Amino acid sequence: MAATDISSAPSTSVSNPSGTRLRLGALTALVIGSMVGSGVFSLPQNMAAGAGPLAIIIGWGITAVGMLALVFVYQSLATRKPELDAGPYAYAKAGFGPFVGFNAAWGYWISAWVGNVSYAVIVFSALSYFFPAFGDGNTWQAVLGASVLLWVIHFLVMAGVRQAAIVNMIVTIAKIAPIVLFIGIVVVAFKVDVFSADFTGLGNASLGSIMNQVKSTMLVTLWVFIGIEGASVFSARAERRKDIATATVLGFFTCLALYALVSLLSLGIISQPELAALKNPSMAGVLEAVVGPWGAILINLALVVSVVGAFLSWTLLAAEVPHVSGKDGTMPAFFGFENERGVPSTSLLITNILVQIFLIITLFAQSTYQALFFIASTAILVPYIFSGAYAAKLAITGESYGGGQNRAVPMLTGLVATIYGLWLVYAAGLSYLFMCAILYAPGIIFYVWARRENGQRLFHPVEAVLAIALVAVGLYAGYEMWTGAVSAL
Ligand SMILES: NC(=[NH2+])NCCC[C@H](N)C(=O)O
Repeated sequence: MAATDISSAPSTSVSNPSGTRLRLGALTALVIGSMVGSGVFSLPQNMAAGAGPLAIIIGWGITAVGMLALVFVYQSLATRKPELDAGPYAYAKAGFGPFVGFNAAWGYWISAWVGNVSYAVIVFSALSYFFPAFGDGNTWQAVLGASVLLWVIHFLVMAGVRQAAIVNMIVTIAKIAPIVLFIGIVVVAFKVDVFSADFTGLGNASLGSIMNQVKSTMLVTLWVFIGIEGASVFSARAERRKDIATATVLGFFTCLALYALVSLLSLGIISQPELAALKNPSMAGVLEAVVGPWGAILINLALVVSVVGAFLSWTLLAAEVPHVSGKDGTMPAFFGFENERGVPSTSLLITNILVQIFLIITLFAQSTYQALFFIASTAILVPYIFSGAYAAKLAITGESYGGGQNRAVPMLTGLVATIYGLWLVYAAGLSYLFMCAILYAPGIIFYVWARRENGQRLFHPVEAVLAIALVAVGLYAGYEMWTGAVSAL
């Protein structure tokens, strides 16, 4: 189980003591629960910040195609290469060699822990509704509170706490019910004239072309689906194995519907420029505009429950990535250490120290929740792109395919997922790519460390070129950020 945990979304760590096998409905709930964390609660503002209704619709369309392709990639890889159960990075490694594999693991890890920093920030931004001193989650009071939350979670995990299935179920209901209620209320209050006042967004010159507007939504829509890559791990708990594929697709479309409705219906309550100025979690402000303060209270509380649950799950997962890859030689062996309780304590400690450092940077840089999750979304593209490319490669070469087996569909989904990932690299924009280069480049030290430990050749020629390029871009990016020419925080 440990090895499979890595590819998993949060709820993998859910224990299932009764051992009962899950049916389609429960599996779908697990899939949804593993995706929904903080993202949905800020969708109204995050999507409207740079786009009008038309571009938002197009944005969800592109995401639907790209993410669904990725879902199929992971499903096909899980059946084609069941032995590669360590998740996204294992596919990247099998397909494109150890250096790319390492970077996929490193990037998945960065995404996981930077995402946790954003979680800490948004929890306190929500709590500021009750205690204004927390501001946007980046005041000193908020960072202090976030640090306490971080280390409480740390010690819970050290004590061997896992999310119990029952707790997970309650958290899932507590976060989904308010979202459904939100949609129900906002549908009724929806005003077509508000929604269609500036349908193309072209009336607001600051938004730019439709293309620009669509690009601005891409990291937001990616963020809310992160976690879906882990769904295949739930197969161990399925009553019928084939249910898991159905549950993943059902969970995907349910989330897509919830997300698209939350972002689009909000535009029929509050106009785009006003939505763009709303405080996050912005679902709170939208509901408050319709029903008054209890709406904001409900959403802010739902966010806290949802994100604290996701924070715990993603802490387990973030520690699991270097732990598993430390054990299989992808990362230095010390990451693989486990204490007597079987907790990957070294990996957990390093991960949370990094979260703590970033929280302090957040305070000084006045970083926003959005800047942080943009970094987390950008960082995950490396494992996603190479998983897609690996699935395409298998289908093209025919490796692991029997004679009469259909290769066209997996080839297509692999390619679509890869292209979606590359498009996102483009859409992410320079500042987030630079930030990622700064976070990826130091990984090379740990790669070399691990290779030495195992007496393996450091770089093949192509890998050496990649490594040099990464260091060069990292240094240049560091310089640009230092001088303040570019800023991502
Ligand atoms: N801590 C993380 N890295 N979380 C990633 C998952 C994000 C999740 N889809 C959300 O909306 O919250």
